[in-house]
Amino acid sequence: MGLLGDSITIRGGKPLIGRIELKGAKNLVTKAMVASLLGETPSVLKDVPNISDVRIVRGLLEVHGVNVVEGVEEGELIFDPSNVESAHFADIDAHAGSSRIPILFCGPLLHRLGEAFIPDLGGCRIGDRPIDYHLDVLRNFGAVVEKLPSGIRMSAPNGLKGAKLELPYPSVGATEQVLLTAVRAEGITELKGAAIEPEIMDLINILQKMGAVITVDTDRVIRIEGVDRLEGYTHRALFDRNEAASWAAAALATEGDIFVGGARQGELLTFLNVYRKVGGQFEIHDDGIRFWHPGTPLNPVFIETDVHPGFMTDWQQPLVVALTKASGVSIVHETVYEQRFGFVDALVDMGATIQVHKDCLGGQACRFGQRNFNHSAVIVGPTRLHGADIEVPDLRGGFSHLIAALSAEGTSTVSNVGIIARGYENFITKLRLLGADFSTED
Ligand SMILES: CC(=O)N[C@H]1[C@@H](OP(=O)(O)OP(=O)(O)OC[C@H]2O[C@@H](n3ccc(=O)[nH]c3=O)[C@H](O)[C@@H]2O)O[C@H](CO)[C@@H](O)[C@@H]1O
Ligand SMILES: C=C(OP(=O)(O)O)C(=O)O
Repeated sequence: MGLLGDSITIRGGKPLIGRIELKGAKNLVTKAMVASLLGETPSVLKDVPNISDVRIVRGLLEVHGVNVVEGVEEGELIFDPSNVESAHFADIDAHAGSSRIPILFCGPLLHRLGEAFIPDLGGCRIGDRPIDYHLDVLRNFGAVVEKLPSGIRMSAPNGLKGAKLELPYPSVGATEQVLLTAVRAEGITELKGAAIEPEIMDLINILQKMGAVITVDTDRVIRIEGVDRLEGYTHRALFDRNEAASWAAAALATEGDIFVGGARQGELLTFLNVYRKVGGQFEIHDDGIRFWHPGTPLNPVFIETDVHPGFMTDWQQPLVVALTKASGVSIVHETVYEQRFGFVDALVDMGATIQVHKDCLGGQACRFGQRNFNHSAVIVGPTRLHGADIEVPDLRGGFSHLIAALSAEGTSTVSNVGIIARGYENFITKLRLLGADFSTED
């Protein structure tokens, strides 16, 4: 994608048909980049997507003295951390921008430099998104945490030591924080209540390649034996299953047929079950998955988002657009983030019938029940969406706005689309490849 104006005008009603290719997962690649800070020798990461979160993390690594260059293969980056010590700044003037990843620099920087400064975090505004688990585990490893108006300063005057830890909720980021810190901490760390998302397993693969000793038990317990030295790694990143699910939802919503190159069944098992229940068709191939609309009415479903192996929260927003076209009442109970239904206002403006509720509808009571958060949605279909002027609120909500506009009758202007580039590589080019009818500002 070239320099993109911030809005796109879409003439909807045309099915998306064709083939697109995935690269590595945003939610793995950015963490793998941070892991390169732990190695004594350079690391090579393949299938890195050209998304803005990657550019932000690359910038932060460079500020810390990591030399980052492109490799021979498209999407290959090489990270040389040998100058991190000499580039050491007490306070860096860096920005997290739209990314949440800087919080994961703590462990590696504390090991290398004995101190770290973390700027204020970005990321999607889909709830409060506190970092209390991160700070608690770091304190347990022996870090001293000082909160400043511009960010967080940390030091480890006595080094970092392995700890017995338990997360109150299987947080992805906090689990990664533990992994990236424990691998070089002195002694053994035991983490109970860990998240086990495929992107975390791939980060563990990378750390093992670097020389770490990590055991994953079946009951969300991860044990890490700290080692004195880690080497660089060479790794091809796990494909982006969230992008795959988004294009699958786009195929349903636009009555299209999309082959998602690089998608794999194993990491999408739960998504594929729901896709099938909605009536979506799919075919697993060695090099990807084909997703298409059945040509007959779609079925309503009940979905409860959850940590892995449950239905991933990042899949919910694009799929809701397809559910506006299903015949009957669908319910989505969002149990991971308390405020992830802001995007439905635009769909309602476009003619969808969606109500959001504070109650835990349909399933188990979750952490957000009785707490005044609109975290359950009731979608009544089928509805025909019509074009409107809408504004992207966040990454996945933004993608869902795009596919709502693509599936609607008439013309829509979708503004603030720059946010979508945080996690979808070349989405403008991909839309063109799939035959979408649109024009951009530039
Ligand atoms: C860059 C990245 O990988 N982002 C993903 C990651 O986000 P991220 O790692 O930020 O999400 P978490 O799994 O940490 O958050 C899950 C829940 O735990 C809460 N929590 C988390 C940390 C903390 O210190 N305190 C706390 O209360 C959060 O507010 C949220 O309600 O996992 C999410 C859940 O699969 C995905 O939606 C995001 O796409
Ligand atoms: C919530 C998401 O990302 P982040 O944690 O980077 O905001 C997402 O990828 O949908």
